[in-house]
Amino acid sequence: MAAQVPAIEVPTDAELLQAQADLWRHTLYYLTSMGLRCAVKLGIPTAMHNLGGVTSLPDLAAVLSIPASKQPFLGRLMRALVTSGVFAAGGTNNSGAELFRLNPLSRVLVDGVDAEEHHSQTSFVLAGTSPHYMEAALGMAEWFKKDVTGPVPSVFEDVHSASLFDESTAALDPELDALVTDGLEAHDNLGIGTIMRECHDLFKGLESLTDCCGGDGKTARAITKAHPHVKCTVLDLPKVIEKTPSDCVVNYVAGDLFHTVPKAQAVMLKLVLHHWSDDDCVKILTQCKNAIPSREEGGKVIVIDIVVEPSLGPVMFEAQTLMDMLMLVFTRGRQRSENDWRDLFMKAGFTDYKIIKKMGARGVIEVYK
Ligand SMILES: C[S@+](CC[C@H](N)C(=O)[O-])C[C@H]1O[C@@H](n2cnc3c(N)ncnc32)[C@H](O)[C@@H]1O
Repeated sequence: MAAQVPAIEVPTDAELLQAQADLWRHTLYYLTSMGLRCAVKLGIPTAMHNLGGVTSLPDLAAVLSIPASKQPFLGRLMRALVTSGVFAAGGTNNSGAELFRLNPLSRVLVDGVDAEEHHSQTSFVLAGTSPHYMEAALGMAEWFKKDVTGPVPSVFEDVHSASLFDESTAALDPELDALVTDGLEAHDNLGIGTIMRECHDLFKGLESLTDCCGGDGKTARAITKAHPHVKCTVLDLPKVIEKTPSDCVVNYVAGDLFHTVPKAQAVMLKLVLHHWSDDDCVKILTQCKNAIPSREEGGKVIVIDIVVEPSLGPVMFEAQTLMDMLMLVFTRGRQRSENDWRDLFMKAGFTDYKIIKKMGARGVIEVYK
């Protein structure tokens, strides 16, 4: 006998209209991403900054050299980007023309400003909305249907036969590779000031620290500047360390964190583990554990990464789950909840951990052996 198909619940008229509007939103959200990409490509945030951070549409169109035939369309793009929170509405000027303002989000998309705490995030936007990223995301359904034995490749690897962050990305598309590298660096630098201000105690009394995957040493130099007593070592791959000019402040070590981590009182993994699978994280954490002394001697591993948590509210939680989807499609890693972190720490042989600070979507965790 054929299984009975359950009857479908018929929504009310109000529910149906809401469902349709919601469906428009969810189906068309990619146009928000593409509108953001378009704004970055046109240089809208930088032009607004040069205009004093607030502008009317005609002034904006003039500095961007947008032809008169396209100006009304620019207004529609700006309205959509104000609605999605990329820019802010700025009231009207004396002639009654609508004004648009930079807000904290669009300010981090201003290029060409040399200020200590300003790290333009345009490469993150351009990489994240690039054709290769879009193509990979379009391959998700096919990827789900394929069974595999052994480590599961990312959707990006499956679609492009290349892994992000290694030489194969450069072979696939050198421009994308440069954007991804720039995007990572900008991403890395964005939060350093906040960490220094909010987590002063993290480095207090520390004698030495190894920053794993510390790139060109910006984070390590910021730590040494604020805490001159901390002797900082940066570990990164030989291809990165070879290009890093040496300084007298930080010690640079070329190596692979899966094989050895330079010994120090504390080892830091800032925005590292979310790129790796659970099995790889256990290997990395085991190396870190071998590099530090006991808790009584001040030994700790400092993990700075997203801690997925619905209680942060729907907007922050959505940002966290989208960052998890980013990892699903583009890397073999994932974003983790506190329970996931605890499991990893225990599997790597640590005895205890403490989330010492929550900063936006991220947490700062101390892990002890
Ligand atoms: C996403 S991590 C950067 C994390 C950085 N600490 C931050 O705060 O954004 C990227 C860095 O990890 C380095 N890296 C990747 N695999 C590595 C490995 N096996 N050993 C050491 N460094 C590695 C890369 O060379 C790159 O500089």
